[in-house]
Amino acid sequence: MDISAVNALSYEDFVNTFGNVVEKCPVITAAVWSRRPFVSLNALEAAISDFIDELPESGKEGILRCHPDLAGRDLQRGTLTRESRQEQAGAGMDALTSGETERMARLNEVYKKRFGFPFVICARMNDKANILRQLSESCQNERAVERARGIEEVKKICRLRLQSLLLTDGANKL
Ligand SMILES: NC(=O)NC1NC(=O)NC1=O
Repeated sequence: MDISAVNALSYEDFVNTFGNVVEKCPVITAAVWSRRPFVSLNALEAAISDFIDELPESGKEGILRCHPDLAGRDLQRGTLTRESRQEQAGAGMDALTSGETERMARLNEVYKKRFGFPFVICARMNDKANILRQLSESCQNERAVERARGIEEVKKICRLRLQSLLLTDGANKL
């Protein structure tokens, strides 16, 4: 789908196509639709990024809270979104040893207790060793640092999801 096809989408089709580029936050896609036409994929991405940046800190934390834990309950129960399942599998989150699963669960809980939102990282840009290391190190950070880091990761996830939808001949092509 090229950008002119994106700009021609009805509100419903736009949200159906791009509603999960930010995990479980279709309201962002719904808001950004009114900023069309977009001159390029980068412009669409920038509109989403700007919208996120304009949110109060509580809104940014809300976005982080919409993300499932890495290697968490949703993965084990098969209730991840399609995008998240593919990303987590790509980083080996579905093939952890029992020791790694336990470490991941423990660190995820420590992190959430400290910050009040889950640890978010772009799984497609990391492997499991990296994810475990960054999760462990992040537990030492300040809340504002982690909020900002997590939001930058959300934007990376968003960019890769947009690219998958726009630059490939995937099943989502309209
Ligand atoms: N918590 C977290 O980072 N979740 C995710 N990261 C990613 O790339 N996909 C996700 O679901």
